[in-house]
Amino acid sequence: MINQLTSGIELWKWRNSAITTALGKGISPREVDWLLQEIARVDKLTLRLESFKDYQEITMVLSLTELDSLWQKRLQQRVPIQYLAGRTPWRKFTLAVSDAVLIPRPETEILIDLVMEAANQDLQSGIWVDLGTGSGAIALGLAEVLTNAKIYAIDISEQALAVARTNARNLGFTQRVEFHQGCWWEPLNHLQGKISGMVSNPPYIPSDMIGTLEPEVVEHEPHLALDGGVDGLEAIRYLVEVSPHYLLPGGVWLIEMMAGQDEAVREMLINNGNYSHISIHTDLAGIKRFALAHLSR
Ligand SMILES: C[S@@+](CC[C@H](N)C(=O)[O-])C[C@H]1O[C@@H](n2cnc3c(N)ncnc32)[C@H](O)[C@@H]1O
Repeated sequence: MINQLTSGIELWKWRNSAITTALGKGISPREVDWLLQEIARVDKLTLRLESFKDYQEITMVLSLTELDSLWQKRLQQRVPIQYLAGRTPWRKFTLAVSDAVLIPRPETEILIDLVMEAANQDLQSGIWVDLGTGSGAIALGLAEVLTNAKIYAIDISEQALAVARTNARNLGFTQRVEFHQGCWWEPLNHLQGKISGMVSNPPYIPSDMIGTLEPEVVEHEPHLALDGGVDGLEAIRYLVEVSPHYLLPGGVWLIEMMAGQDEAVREMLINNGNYSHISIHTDLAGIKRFALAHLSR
């Protein structure tokens, strides 16, 4: 990485002008500081105190011109800031991301806490599965909290798996997390009846709704990660139907879903007849976003 020098006053001027343009485009001005921290490696305190304004020289990993051209991409092409930085914070991790993967969202972190509440000691040390792993966030989150578990992470996208494998390597989880390319449960045919828990954040947005999402999502995030078919429930329906073949009796079935899907998902789980202890959980905003069940014993 080549260090670039800029003067404090130049950077201060750039930051002020970037904040003004952000506000004009309805983008949070906090993104400017995030970019400066993540890409230009200017530390938080220096930014907060604006003390950098008086510095003769500031060392950055990018020149001011390069920084500005990234910012223009954010403004003009609405590229999400996490793709520009090539990484995002998620739980305790910094995860690499590219436009081959969905940017892992803060609410998805709740899945890991729900696993810890739902799984007893025996289940916690068994085999766990993250179906539709994307960046690997859930699989790596599981590996972090389930210290004796073996984790299988599946995605249909080979490009997404390349990002997930990089994250597993960077975080030191390659021994316990195995990645496989394929359609949902398919690569795990040999593990039928042996799985302690399945966690998934599947695509759940109805196809018709995708065009209405903000440009950052619709123009930059992979549609494979978003499109849940006509009613948004295609993948979830499959996961309800097929998972009983794979889970151990008492095994955990846990998914993230879209606001408003909770009743349909609860009904699917009840009608299937193989699940018990069905519960719906909310995100930090109080919206019903997670469905949890156990395979009946
Ligand atoms: C909503 S994203 C979730 C990514 C990641 N788990 C997260 O929470 O940030 C859904 C993921 O499912 C994957 N996917 C879509 N269809 C699939 C299929 N038939 N089999 C396996 N994975 C699939 C997509 O490639 C995408 O990575």
